[in-house]
Amino acid sequence: MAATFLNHPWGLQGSCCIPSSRMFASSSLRFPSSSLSWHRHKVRGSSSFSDDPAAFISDAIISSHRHESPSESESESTLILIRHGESLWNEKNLFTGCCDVPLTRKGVEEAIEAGKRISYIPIDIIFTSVLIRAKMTAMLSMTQHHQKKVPIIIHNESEQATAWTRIYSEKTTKQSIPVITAWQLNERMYGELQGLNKQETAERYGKEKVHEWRRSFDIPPPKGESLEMCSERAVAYFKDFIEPHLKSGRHVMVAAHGNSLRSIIMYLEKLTSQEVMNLELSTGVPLLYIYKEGKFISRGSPVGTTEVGVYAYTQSTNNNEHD
Ligand SMILES: O=C(O)[C@@H](CO)OP(=O)(O)O
Repeated sequence: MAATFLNHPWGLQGSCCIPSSRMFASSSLRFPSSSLSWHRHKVRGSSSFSDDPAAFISDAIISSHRHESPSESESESTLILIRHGESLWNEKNLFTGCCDVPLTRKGVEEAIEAGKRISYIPIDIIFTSVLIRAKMTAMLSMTQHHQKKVPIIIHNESEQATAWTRIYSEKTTKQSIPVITAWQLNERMYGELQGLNKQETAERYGKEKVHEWRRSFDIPPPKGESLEMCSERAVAYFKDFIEPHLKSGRHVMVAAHGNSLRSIIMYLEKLTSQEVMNLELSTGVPLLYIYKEGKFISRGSPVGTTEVGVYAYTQSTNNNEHD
């Protein structure tokens, strides 16, 4: 499907093709049984559109899809959430928060393994935090994707950035997936705990107090963000700039952090502040949701391409096979 990007921040020339959401958005999403199988992931629960890059992309993509987007009632779309792979401070057991540290070799391997597990799940647009561990995880995972498209980080933080990152090839653009970075998806800011060792901090302040700072909903660490405060930015961003893509049948991946994703999953699965205390996300494990008629259906974590297994599908009124 040809689509024209109006004022696209890449400065796209001519038209650009984006997989029509119709390719997957029948009344059921089916994946080849050889491509993945599922186990229920043990964790049950797990701004204005004018100047935000995501909105800019949303405007451009939505306007290009408008004439083909299935009606909301028909479209289903996939949402993949993935916490970054192990970071160097995870390995040292340090509170990280908004400090910008890279992945370990194990974290790189986790990201690549995650990519194998989601390789057959459609992805039209990717969102990450601005922190390198999330961006690395997104980019590394996409090296394994069967679409073989190139994820390209959008730079329109200034007019010069937009101009200097312009793509002048329609063919190249067809083979790319926009990656939007947003500080709102950053890890919760851990305040005066950032850089401290978690074990030493627990010995100094007591296990209960540290567990409260780490996992409660509304108790912030010293001069840091509570999960509630983190949620006020992360969930607001999700609703304003990510959900519109899902509503229009586009398939989204979000690569972010343990706590910013806990706050988003709390919203998706309507968890209580008590339930979210028990929500833990492993590094580099992708979680899949199906978005249909404004609802999110948790599909657990795709196990990967090595095992045959049941299809991942929602109730279907027709039996179209999708390859
Ligand atoms: O240190 C952090 O930023 C987070 C995630 O690694 O730690 P915790 O899981 O303790 O919230």
